[in-house]
Amino acid sequence: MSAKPLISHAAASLSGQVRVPGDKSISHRALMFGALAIGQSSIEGLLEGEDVLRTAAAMRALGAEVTRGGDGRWTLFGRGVGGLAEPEDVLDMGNAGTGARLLMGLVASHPFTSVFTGDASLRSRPMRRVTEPLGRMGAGFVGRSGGRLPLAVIGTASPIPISYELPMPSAQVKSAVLLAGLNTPGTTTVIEREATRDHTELMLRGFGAKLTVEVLANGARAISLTGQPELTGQSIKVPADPSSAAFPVVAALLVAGSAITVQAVGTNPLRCGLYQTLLEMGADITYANARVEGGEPVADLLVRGSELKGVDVPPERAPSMIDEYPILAVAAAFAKGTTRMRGLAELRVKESDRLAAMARGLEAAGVTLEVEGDDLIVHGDGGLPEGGVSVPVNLDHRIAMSFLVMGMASRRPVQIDDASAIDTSFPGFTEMMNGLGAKISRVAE
Ligand SMILES: O=C(O)C1=C[C@@H](OP(=O)(O)O)[C@@H](O)[C@H](O)C1
Ligand SMILES: C=C(OP(=O)(O)O)C(=O)O
Repeated sequence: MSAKPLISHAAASLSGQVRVPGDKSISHRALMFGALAIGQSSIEGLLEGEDVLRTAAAMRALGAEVTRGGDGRWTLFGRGVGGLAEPEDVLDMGNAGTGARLLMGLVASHPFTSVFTGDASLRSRPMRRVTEPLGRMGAGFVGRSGGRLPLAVIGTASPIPISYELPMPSAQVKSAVLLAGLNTPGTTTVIEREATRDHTELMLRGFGAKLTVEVLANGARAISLTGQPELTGQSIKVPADPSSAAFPVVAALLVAGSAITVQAVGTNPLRCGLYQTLLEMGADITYANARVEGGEPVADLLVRGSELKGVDVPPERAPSMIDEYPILAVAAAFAKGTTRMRGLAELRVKESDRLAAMARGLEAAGVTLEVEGDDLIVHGDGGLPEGGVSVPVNLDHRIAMSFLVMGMASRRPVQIDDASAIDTSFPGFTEMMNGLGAKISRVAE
């Protein structure tokens, strides 16, 4: 596939109403749980991005019936817990860490072998964080050095329930262990010191699993799942993704005179760290029509151009905004004063090393910053950054979108070398942003 360079010029102001695509985390899980349930599940508002489409294809390869109706509604007929079938071919998860890690958990407690691969980005990401606990449950793994993909999962016929304390705050690792626990007799427990997104817990309960959450004396959460439940097909409505909404929201804050509405954004508190931080920076964001849609809290966000000030973002907030640091770093470059983003080690093992990518790109665009260990410290003077750079994206959708947003308000345009990764999480991003008044266009190669 040939690269798709894009350039983003300064916009006059942004206005209008948009609804960003469905939540990626919830979409992956809806497909996986629908494939395990007895009977029919239907999903409205599924994110039809590359990452999620790979999960849909994998669930088909594992024997579930997965179809998309003409109205955009997806229907599944599941196989029952423990009923997945050995896939005939390699499962290619593309760019998706969530798809790969959760599915490795799911198949680990099935008595067959499956092989996972992905694109160059996914093949470089660490998988030992899931193979280690899944190995304790009885599964075997044959992978490349460092436990990287391509990797074969040798599922076990007699899985062992474990109690596992997460060594890092990761909803993917938590979910991989719980999903392996689904087809494991007895109780599987995951202990997390810092709360991470809880979509697995909420949705598994919705499908009928018995799952309890206990807060321990030290404040950690122990999540216990009773194995081999009967899951029943559900109707799921996927809220708009707060991680995708972050891009139009920050764009509107940075482009003076903007006023936009982003509709039905998921407001799960474990996903809201960016919005809390932006409010602390002085952002003009109003939550309107707060309501519950399909079991998830949502609200319409009314956003106006704002003068931002630098803030200190504490490390314990990281799990609730882990995917939003790239766009927050852009906002920090326009703020007056210093923004300290602390405790970002996990940013280094995403689709790319996002800490390094942001530091390099912002510095090249004339922003003053420091990286101290795993902290990113951005010094803004309240003026507009210079811009005028071309940034390598390295298959990372959030780096691509963050720098296009930067170009909307910088003195000189900002270019990215390849926009194709954006489709993994936010198909239609460029068209939606241009509909609001952005000026993003193709660059002749
Ligand atoms: O569970 C999930 O859906 C996700 C968890 C996070 O990853 P980690 O678990 O690695 O923090 C996040 O970065 C990813 O985009 C989605
Ligand atoms: C880290 C991300 O996704 P994943 O781990 O699923 O590739 C992301 O979407 O920013």
